[in-house]
Amino acid sequence: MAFFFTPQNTCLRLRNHRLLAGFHSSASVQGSQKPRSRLAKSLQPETNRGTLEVASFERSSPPHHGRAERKPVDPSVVSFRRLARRDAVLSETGKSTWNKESPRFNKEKPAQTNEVEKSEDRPEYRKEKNMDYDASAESEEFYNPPVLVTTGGSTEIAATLKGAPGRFNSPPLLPGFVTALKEMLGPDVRPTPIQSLSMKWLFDENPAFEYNQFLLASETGSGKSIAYLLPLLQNIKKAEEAAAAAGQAPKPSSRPLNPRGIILAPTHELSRQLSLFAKSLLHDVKLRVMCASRANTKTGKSKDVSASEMAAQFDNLMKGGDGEFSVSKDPHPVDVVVGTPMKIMEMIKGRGWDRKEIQEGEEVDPSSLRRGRDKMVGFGKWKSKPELGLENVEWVIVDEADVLLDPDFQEVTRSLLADISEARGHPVTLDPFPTSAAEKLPEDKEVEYPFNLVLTSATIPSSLARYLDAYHPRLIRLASPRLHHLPKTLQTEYVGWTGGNKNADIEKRVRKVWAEDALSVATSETPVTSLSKILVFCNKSSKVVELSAYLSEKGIKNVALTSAGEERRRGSNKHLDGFLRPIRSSSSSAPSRTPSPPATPVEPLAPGMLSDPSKDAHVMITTSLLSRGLDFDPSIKHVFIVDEPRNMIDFLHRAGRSGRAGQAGRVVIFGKTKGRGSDKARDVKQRVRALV
Ligand SMILES: Nc1ncnc2c1ncn2[C@@H]1O[C@H](COP(=O)(O)OP(=O)(O)OP(=O)(O)O)[C@@H](O)[C@H]1O
Repeated sequence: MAFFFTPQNTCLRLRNHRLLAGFHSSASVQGSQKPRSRLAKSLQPETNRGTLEVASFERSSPPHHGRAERKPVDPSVVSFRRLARRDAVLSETGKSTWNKESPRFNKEKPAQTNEVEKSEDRPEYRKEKNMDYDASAESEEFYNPPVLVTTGGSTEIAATLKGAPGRFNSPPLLPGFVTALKEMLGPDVRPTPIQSLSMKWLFDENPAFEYNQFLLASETGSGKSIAYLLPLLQNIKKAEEAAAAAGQAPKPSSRPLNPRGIILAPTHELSRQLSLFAKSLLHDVKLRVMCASRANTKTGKSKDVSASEMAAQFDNLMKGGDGEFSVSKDPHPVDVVVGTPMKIMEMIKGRGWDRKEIQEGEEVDPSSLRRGRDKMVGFGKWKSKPELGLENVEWVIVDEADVLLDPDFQEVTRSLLADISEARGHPVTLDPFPTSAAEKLPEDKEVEYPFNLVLTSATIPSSLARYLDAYHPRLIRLASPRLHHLPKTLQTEYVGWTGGNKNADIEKRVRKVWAEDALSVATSETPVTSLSKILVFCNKSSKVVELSAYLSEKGIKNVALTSAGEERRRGSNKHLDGFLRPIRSSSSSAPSRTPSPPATPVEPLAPGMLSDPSKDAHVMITTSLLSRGLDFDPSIKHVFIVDEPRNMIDFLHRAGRSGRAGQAGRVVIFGKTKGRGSDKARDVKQRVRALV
């Protein structure tokens, strides 16, 4: 598979696949159709398998005839493959060899300026870096990226997306979803490009629609969750109604829970946020969504629920008691389950399924025990009964597919998919996948699952691209044109270490953010109403703890979150309160988030009335743990990257926690900008520039 991007228009090539849409809005190559232009010929697939659709757009210049003038490569345009290859180099060696090996980049050494620190106050610098820009104007591009349409307007989105819906209308959506979307996102809400594509491809209006495999790929904060939740929930609802009309009963299962949809996510935090988000779409259309981390079981109490209380309630539910759902009569007490693959495996096989049982007195080689999971356990103490039946699963969503199918995690993800296939009567073989890029890809290993599979990701690293080529050659790939770019509304800034205490440099920049906020109250036409929140990403947990202690000592209240953090065990997202975007229920009367001018001007607050960062935490410090998928509150306007990003994939996800859904944001990258060792920071800058 290879992808080529050009500055004015996107063109993609998918070797061995059918290219469905590509280089300009009206041109597409389909199946056995004969290509006319040289470009189309080069895109002609070798076989007619697979489908690719990219949100395409009007061509701004007439097509050329004959030999074209060779244009210099635009460094701001990155292809899937180039990014993936670069990432592979970075992650395999663990350091930035990419730049040093490339004479092209060594030639263009940027002038030695002490970035931002000194020059930020100069008006020419501010203008050149577009530092005083109005983000609200940019947010329109969230719906309507310039590459998609030339003049704006939903009808043109529809035209350029070739038949894809340009509105959330009923039909194709059930009226209940349209109401929920308008309540949640404002009356003028329009689908983002990836949502338009998903509405075109993933709705079961087509009589020939059988089990399909899809990839939804678009930049961070572009609305992929709605892009898969709407078709998932609507198709399940319609299937339920059709089965009821035909008097069909669900497949029998011995387990109490028999969902028809499963959503896999890499962390508990993301699972909880996704399940709450799905529930907020289901006020009118009634379906039951359950988070496998058990954080959403109702207790009727306002206080936090302990894990044991939740477990007791859950057990009650399993026995058909008077929990949230009635198991005994209802064949589908749960329609959709959301969880991490490990947690869902636990529900399928019973708690303790992956623990090796070691008998009293048995001699064990400690090196054979896997990371503390194998314990001396007595049967019945650790093991529990399986709860989840898989016979009725029709849809599986793999969110953040590049993580869940990466060489470290794919064993459990793929065994879960294989278990579902087996339970549905179509077992699939599970071969080990070559992890090294040098190993040959297996041939004829296409997997056909007996359910719809939707993979979503904001990045396609080389390992995922290889995996998809080998096992999912017929995958329908839906991509947005800004994939592998930073969101448009996200600005970048580089800050040089002063050479002294790095923690003090970070503190200084944090205080500067708040000073700018306070200044805006007096000077700006659009003053802030509370101080910005800041998300700081470190590479190591020890650094998180150290920085947190330093800032606390300096009177900056903060939340430090590492993978081993005690707060994570609670079974709720309470520890992220104030940082995650609150999920709006239909009864909420909060104002619309759809970008539109406010009806009445917001009354500016006096500087003293802004929130107090020494009392309420305005800073969250974490590692890449929270960089995936979580929808942070728009009050997080700054993401600080204080350690050199491990690779650009990681960088895109960290930076993408701000500047979401067309909101303004800024990613501040710290590095050594002067003297020995500053080439690393220059490397990073070059690479980040390619993503902007
Ligand atoms: N059509 C829309 N109009 C306005 N806001 C939207 C729209 N679709 C989604 N959003 C909002 O955009 C935000 C980001 O959406 P979402 O979390 O689904 O992004 P994502 O593409 O999954 O990002 P990531 O790759 O980081 O997981 C959410 O708050 C969501 O409510």
